[in-house]
Amino acid sequence: MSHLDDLPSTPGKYKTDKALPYGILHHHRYLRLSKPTLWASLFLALFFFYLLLSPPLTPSRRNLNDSSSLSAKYGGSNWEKQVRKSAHPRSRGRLTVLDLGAAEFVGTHVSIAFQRRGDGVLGLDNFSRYYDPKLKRARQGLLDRSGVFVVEGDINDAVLLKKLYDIVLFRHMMHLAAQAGVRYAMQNPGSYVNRNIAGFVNLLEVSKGANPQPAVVWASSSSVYDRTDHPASLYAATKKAGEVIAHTYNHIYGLSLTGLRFFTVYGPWGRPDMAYFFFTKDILRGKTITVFESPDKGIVARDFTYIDDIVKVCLGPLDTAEKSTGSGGKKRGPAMFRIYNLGNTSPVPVNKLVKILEKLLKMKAKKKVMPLPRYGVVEFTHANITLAQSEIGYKPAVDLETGLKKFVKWYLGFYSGSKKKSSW
Ligand SMILES: O=C(O)[C@H]1O[C@H](OP(=O)(O)OP(=O)(O)OC[C@H]2O[C@@H](n3ccc(=O)[nH]c3=O)[C@H](O)[C@@H]2O)[C@H](O)[C@@H](O)[C@H]1O
Repeated sequence: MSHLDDLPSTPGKYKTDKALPYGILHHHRYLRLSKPTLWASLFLALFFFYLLLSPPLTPSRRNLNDSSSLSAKYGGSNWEKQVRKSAHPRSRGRLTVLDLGAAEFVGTHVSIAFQRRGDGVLGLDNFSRYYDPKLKRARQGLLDRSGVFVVEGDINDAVLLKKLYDIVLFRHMMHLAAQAGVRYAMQNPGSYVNRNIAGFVNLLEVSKGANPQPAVVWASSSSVYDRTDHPASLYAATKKAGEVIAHTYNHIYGLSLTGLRFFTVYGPWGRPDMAYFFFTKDILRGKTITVFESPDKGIVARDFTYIDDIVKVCLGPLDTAEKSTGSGGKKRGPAMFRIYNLGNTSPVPVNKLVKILEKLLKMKAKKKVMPLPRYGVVEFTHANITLAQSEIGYKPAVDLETGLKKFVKWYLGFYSGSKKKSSW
């Protein structure tokens, strides 16, 4: 499909040289046949040379104020129709939500939950290759069957985001399109800066300029919790930066913003880069898993939070979000700014996680115990959810064993190629 902006804005218009002073024309008349042709040829040669050498234009080169028209995978009247249809609420008073990162783990669950209660939801995802894209495509299939259309695009693509706002007046944006994972930040730090900082600023810029401005809810992380000025990993640092940047957009432009600090969210359709997921895979294959322990041989534990508890609470922040107060980039009054911790409030040692998996899989894990690596893994997480309980009615209800049981059931069905219908 071709990009909608590919057409020149005013085809056929050109400037004449009538306005040039006579002296200049006269002085250069004799050059018309030689020098201009020479310069034009030289310019063209340089231009083609530049095209040959320059890397292909990727969405990340199209952020912030870049409004150049470039080819992309979106556009056309059929595409616009799909965008409108997906974003259209099914009943009066329902929301119109743009869900960024819709083919991601939390994004898929949340999009379907919004869609089921009648909200209009349009997804956007760049289908990055951070982990097996087949899983993301399978999630896209689920979304498709639920009536949620996913636009293939990147949060750094300001042209695309503006185009979407032109087509639909989104009142709400759910941003779950971050670069996740604590370990991968050591291998590809640029990806964290590109998505969690540049991409976030890009979508805030577009949102601030929209009229009306949407209320934005975005995923922060437990990694920011408690260690605000001393993040333990680059991932945590970019998430912390996100919270600080969000505050400035709230303060300067009146954007209504709500940050959700997720605590190690797990469940069916989860992320293969997370320990519960690849432990399951490795135990089943008889491969050794590495279990971390703290330097003083103390326990390493996580406040593992089941996806259904997160999905329920993700609806609340959008329902309770006050409108942004600005429009077209101008603030008209103070706007809402909130940050919530969303954990299960009962940390479980990683050793216990392994024991539960062994029981559910009916297989003994081959374990290697290693000291915590120095790339920024913290020993313990435990959420204080008082604010989320009182303001958005957060009530986590699923314990780790119950949640893992559902995950393992899904995992076995999904990877054995079972035709059995999932619980959706
Ligand atoms: O709450 C968050 O904000 C983050 O949660 C998640 O990070 P973590 O809590 O670190 O989860 P995860 O990697 O599954 O490790 C779980 C446990 O297994 C231990 N662990 C891990 C790997 C290993 O090989 N061995 C091991 O013992 C490890 O020490 C840890 O104790 C998300 O990945 C992250 O994107 C972000 O969303």
